[in-house]
Amino acid sequence: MSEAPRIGIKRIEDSDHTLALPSYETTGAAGADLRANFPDEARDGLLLSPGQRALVPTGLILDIPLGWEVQVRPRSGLALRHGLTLVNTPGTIDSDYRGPVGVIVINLGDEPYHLRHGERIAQLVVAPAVQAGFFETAEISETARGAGGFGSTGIG
Ligand SMILES: O=c1ccn([C@H]2C[C@H](O)[C@@H](COP(=O)(O)OP(=O)(O)OP(=O)(O)O)O2)c(=O)[nH]1
Repeated sequence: MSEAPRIGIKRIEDSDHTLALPSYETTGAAGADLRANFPDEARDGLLLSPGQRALVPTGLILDIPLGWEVQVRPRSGLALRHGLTLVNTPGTIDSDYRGPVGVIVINLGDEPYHLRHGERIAQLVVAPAVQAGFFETAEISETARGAGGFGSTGIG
């Protein structure tokens, strides 16, 4: 296993600098919880109607080393209790991205959801990322599966 990378975090100016940075809640957690961090004028948070989506600011810029990516994933408790999930799960934070991380949430529940400033809305999972060499070819290698897919082995 490669050594755990170190990821620098810069807070953007109009964010709440008192909120905790992403952190692992337990020793074996794969995801570090990420908080909604609204700018000064929006600290009331956001009321998300059923079916509504929004870009939630985190106030954080990540400095991810080359060879790694950060995935933004939903939290299962919010998903189960309120139907709150991420439209693009898992979101991808590229190692060369230097803008603030945003979380694209959607309310799939049937009640409005009040997303609060400081709430843990998503989790970050850090993973190795390689860039493959893509090349055009006329010869594709043979396998037992062949072109079977989309349920070709049965769906039960
Ligand atoms: O949930 C997300 C997904 C992406 N990003 C940021 C970081 C990422 O590096 C950048 C671009 O994301 P992506 O490559 O998924 O988006 P795109 O639609 O392909 O945009 P681009 O053309 O800028 O790559 O947007 C987030 O802050 N949150």
